[in-house]
Amino acid sequence: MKDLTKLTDRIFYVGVNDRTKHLFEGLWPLPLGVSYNAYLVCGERTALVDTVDACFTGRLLANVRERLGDRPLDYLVINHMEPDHSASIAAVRQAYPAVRIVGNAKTLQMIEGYYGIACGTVEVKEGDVLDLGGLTLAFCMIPMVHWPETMATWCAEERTIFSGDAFGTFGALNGGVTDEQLDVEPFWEEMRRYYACIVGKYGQPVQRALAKVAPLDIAMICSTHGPVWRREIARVVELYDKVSRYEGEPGAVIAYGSMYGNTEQMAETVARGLAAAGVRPIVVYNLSTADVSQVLRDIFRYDTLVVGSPTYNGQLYPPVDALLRKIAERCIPYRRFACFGSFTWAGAAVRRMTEFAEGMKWPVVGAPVELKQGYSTAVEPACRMLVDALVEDMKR
Ligand SMILES: Cc1cc2nc3c(=O)[nH]c(=O)nc-3n(C[C@H](O)[C@H](O)[C@H](O)COP(=O)(O)O)c2cc1C
Repeated sequence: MKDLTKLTDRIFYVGVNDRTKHLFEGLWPLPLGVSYNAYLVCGERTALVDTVDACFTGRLLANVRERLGDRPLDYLVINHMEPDHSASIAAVRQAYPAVRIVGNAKTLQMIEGYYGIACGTVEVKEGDVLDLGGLTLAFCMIPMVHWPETMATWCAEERTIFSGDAFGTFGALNGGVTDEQLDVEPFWEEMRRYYACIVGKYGQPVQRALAKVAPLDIAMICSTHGPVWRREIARVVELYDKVSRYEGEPGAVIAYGSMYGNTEQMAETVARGLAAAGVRPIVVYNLSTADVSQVLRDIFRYDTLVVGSPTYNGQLYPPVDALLRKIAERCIPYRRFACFGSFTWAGAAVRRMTEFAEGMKWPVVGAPVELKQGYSTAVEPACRMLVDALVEDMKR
């Protein structure tokens, strides 16, 4: 049988799939699972690059043992300290007491703080090279992608970058490991969703990291989540470049909240108007039922966002409020933005959405539509004017 975990003669996949966890970080659904990737690099000396989530420590150690046999593990390189990658550090040290743990100063401080390990470590800085004998590992700091200690590790001889969470995606690895061995189609949407939810706040650090790795002649990207990329490197880098520039492509997201259907009816009217004007694609989300990770994914993807909310206890309807907070946290520099809202006795939703846009420094397109009490055709001219203003702005 072909050995799919042998990536090259000297680099081996020893990661695991997680199809058990429902929510990544306790927040983001995992309908296709997720993989925690770790890699063995074998020169005259051996190095394990990153570890896996605590639930899969045993599997990781078995994978490493199977591959190394009686050989010692000389180094454990830690690119990223988030526990889905670092939680097995202590177990690796227990299994291989002589292993030296390699990380930058921030990483080593975190290893001590999380796992109480302070000895047998090697501190590395930008550009330092670890000689494995016939193979080298060079370290490149990529802070805030997406923790401050994050670094990438470059193996020049194999033209391979171990990129941490950069270029990562949700989705377990179904049989294959590399993009040549897998159906990669489901991963593109999952990569956008992963980026929007996990890394989305850190567009500038991702841009700086991309600039750093640009001169490298990369033959293989070994990220900590998702396929090992070989054939699709250009597409992966292009996608990460695009999303980290917050560049929206033509298309509209309409995200609304509604308890009794009146705000929802306005959302339908606005969506119908945009569709009649030829806007494509249009994605409409009821925020009470939508998976917010998909909403964020599409807000990162498309250039237009229209939000609708009832007034609720003098505030925004809570799911709308929650979405707007998530958008604000991610510092998205620009989206074409319009809004509509409803109330019964004292409206606040439209005012709050307008304040949100001001806070984001997004100009509000058109006059926000504010519905008092029940939906009727009387509100439709205002909705049409909102649509006209959006369509006019799209033409610019
Ligand atoms: C718990 C609750 C709190 C509300 N608070 C306000 C309010 O502070 N001011 C107001 O004018 N209307 C308030 N309303 C009325 C809603 O804004 C109104 O029912 C809603 O805008 C109708 O839109 P919908 O049919 O899309 O749910 C409240 C309704 C509920 C159920």
